[in-house]
Amino acid sequence: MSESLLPGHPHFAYRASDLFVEGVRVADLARRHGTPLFIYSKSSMLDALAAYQRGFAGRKSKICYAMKANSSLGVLQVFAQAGCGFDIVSGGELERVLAVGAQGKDIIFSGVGKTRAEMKRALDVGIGCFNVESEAELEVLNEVAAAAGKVAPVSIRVNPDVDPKTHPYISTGLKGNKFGIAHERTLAAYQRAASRKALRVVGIDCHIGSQITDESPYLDAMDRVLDLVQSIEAAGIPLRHIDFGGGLGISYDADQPPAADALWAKLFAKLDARGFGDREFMIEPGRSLVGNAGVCVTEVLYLKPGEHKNFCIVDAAMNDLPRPAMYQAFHMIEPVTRRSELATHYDVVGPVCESGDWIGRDRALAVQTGDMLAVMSAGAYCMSMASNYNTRGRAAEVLVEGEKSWLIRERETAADQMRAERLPT
Ligand SMILES: Cc1ncc(COP(=O)(O)O)c(C=O)c1O
Ligand SMILES: N[C@@H](CCCC[NH3+])C(=O)O
Repeated sequence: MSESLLPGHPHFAYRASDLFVEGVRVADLARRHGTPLFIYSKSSMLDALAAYQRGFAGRKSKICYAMKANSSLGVLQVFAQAGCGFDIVSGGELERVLAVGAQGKDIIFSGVGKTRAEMKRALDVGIGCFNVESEAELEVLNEVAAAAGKVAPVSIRVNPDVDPKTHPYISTGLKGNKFGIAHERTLAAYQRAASRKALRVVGIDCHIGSQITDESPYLDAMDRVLDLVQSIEAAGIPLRHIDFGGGLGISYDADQPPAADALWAKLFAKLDARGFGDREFMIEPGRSLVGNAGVCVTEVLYLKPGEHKNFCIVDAAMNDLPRPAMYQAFHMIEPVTRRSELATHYDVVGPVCESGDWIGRDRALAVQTGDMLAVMSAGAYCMSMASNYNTRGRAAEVLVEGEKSWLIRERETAADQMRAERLPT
């Protein structure tokens, strides 16, 4: 049977006119589980992880999956079983990752607003490192750890003030962003941390943004971080690891993320040249591990021709796929079963009562009511950002490997949504 691959989406291919994920026909899964339905390829996730592991071969390194990209338990289990660490940003994420068997020591805790309760729980499970984002947080962490009779392992997240050249909402390493401690204040913050009895400095951390498709911001950030490593160590504070964050982009359309192997080689050359090649190199990738491993399958409910535009109204919406509404993001939209008729241009929109509820604009599609469409690159920042707006239930999720598939999340019902609510009496 003829097979045509979808560029940038390993393990997704058309066999004749049908879209397959690994060895499974997408239409069969959608019929069995209903739509909207997220489908993930396990092999695609493991391949993406293997690409990082290859790039780091022979180095002391640790890959901590940034689970905010997709925190579904079935996805977390894939990375836990593959030996990954995890980057978390909330107590909720901590509980999820513990639920799939991750060890505290393999978890790093990022985020600008950790609460005392979150810090205490993280200390109780023996967290690997707190990535601290302000001087005030250092003091609170010191108090919480002292009160618990523990010593908190810390890195300070540095804001290197480099422009990652991505969407402003997902840029994090510029002076005007809320993240990290300013480059100029970092040494003083390390001296403060080193002087606190209940803190133990273990590393340095930096994350400049997400969906980065240019290598130069990474190279600039590394220079700035290594300048700091030098001055911190010269002040008598040794650093065991250098955490370089995540952010590597994926191909949504014509985006060309940097060739990862070449990028790592350049970054490692900088580490070696400055004499820091023996430090553990840590990263926190999210999107690049799961983004192109997932699709969201949606059914065409109505075709609505118009004077100015034609609308293709589907059963997925901005509550399932928030990226177009939030960042004007582009996702490819492909038919689950190809038709031979001529295509018409449509705006693909959902049922939510907002004009911002669109999934794709001006797309050429040969579709009829009842057809199914696959919204591509939906593995990252879709399900994890899904909401119940318009009292829509979260979609179901399926994980596929080879010929096998597992329902990893049931479709959420209205009863599920109302469970935590109470009527005043
Ligand atoms: C601290 C931190 N680490 C890692 C990530 C993961 O980024 P990405 O999914 O772009 O790899 C993010 C998100 O931008 C983040 O804020
Ligand atoms: N939610 C963003 C990425 C945020 C990265 C987290 N700091 C997106 O969908 O592109």
